[in-house]
Amino acid sequence: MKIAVLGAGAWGTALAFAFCRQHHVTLWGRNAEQMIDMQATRLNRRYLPECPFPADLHLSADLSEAVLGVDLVLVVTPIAGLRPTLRELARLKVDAPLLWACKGFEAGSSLLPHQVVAEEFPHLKSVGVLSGPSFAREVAQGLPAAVTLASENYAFARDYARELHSPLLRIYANDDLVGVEVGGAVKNVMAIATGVADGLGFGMNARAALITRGLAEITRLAVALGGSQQSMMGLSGVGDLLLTCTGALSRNRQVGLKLAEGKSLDTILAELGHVAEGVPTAREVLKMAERLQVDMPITAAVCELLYHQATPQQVVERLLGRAPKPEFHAPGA
Ligand SMILES: NC(=O)c1ccc[n+]([C@@H]2O[C@H](COP(=O)([O-])OP(=O)(O)OC[C@H]3O[C@@H](n4cnc5c(N)ncnc54)[C@H](O)[C@@H]3O)[C@@H](O)[C@H]2O)c1
Ligand SMILES: O=P(O)(O)OC[C@H](O)CO
Repeated sequence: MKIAVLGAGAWGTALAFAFCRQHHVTLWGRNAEQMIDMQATRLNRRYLPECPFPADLHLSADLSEAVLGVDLVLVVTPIAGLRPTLRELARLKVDAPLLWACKGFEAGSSLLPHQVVAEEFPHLKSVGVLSGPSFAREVAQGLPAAVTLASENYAFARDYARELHSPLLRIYANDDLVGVEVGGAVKNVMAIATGVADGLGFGMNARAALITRGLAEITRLAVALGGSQQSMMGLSGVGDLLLTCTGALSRNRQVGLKLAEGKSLDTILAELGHVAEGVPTAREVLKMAERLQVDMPITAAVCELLYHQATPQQVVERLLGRAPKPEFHAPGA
């Protein structure tokens, strides 16, 4: 297949590496200077400096050139870049099948990525998300990983999962687009919370409790939005939650660790140099939870920390001080 990967950050670069083993791949980035540097050095020095480019990876800073005659477009910008990128694709009259790999809810609209795609490309039916436990650096180093390709059009998910699948990047098909997107978005909020708890030295018991109750929270929201509980047991549910809450490479977890050190959000984001989707998404998730009357105390605590100047200690006291309740639901309820 001829594939255009749009977005030359860590994850776009890693996916381009993975797919160019079997396909003709062009990696497009919006920053022409950076793309010239990448071509000259065959390195993405800003976002993935330790991984040299495979010889057969093509690069472009010209979107119309990158998408010319492609069989698949894969958008790998942060969620904030999804809509602007789709608008450019619409302007160029691109109608190739479309996948995206951004994880989050769109800031302001609180829309999931597939809803943004539906607004910008209402007639395109071959669309879906690629999501799951996958640190860019490991994928770029050729270490094995498994992700989910989810689409409401299951035949599309099945066929493109088969096309893109490889021994090092195993791809599973799923028809639960909502569940897969919610899992991928909200695990980032839970990783911030886990980073805070670990940074405060709360120990491994507390970490396991947070991850488990985080999963309960994600599941409630996913089901309220029409997703399937089964996906929460899958790669984009518990799989990505575990990876992001415990893995040192997680940017969202690093945000939490730095919050526990008492650093301001601005300082943290400047130090990170990468996107941390859990930061803008936490606010949208909380809005959505309030609208749907879904109980999401960990998300609310993360929002207190990020946006209301609460200290980690205050937030933890409030979370631990809540009244006891049934783990699942009261018998007979
Ligand atoms: N890094 C990972 O391990 C990983 C894994 C799975 C999913 N993701 C998801 O992939 C998405 C991208 O993450 P990343 O790690 O590549 O981020 P990053 O911070 O490494 O890089 C972001 C890239 O997006 C580009 N960008 C930002 N806005 C853009 C726009 N409007 N148009 C075009 N390009 C734009 C930036 O120039 C930069 O190249 C996020 O939603 C993230 O959650 C990341
Ligand atoms: O580094 P993070 O926290 O953005 O997580 C990266 C991926 O989403 C992990 O699957």
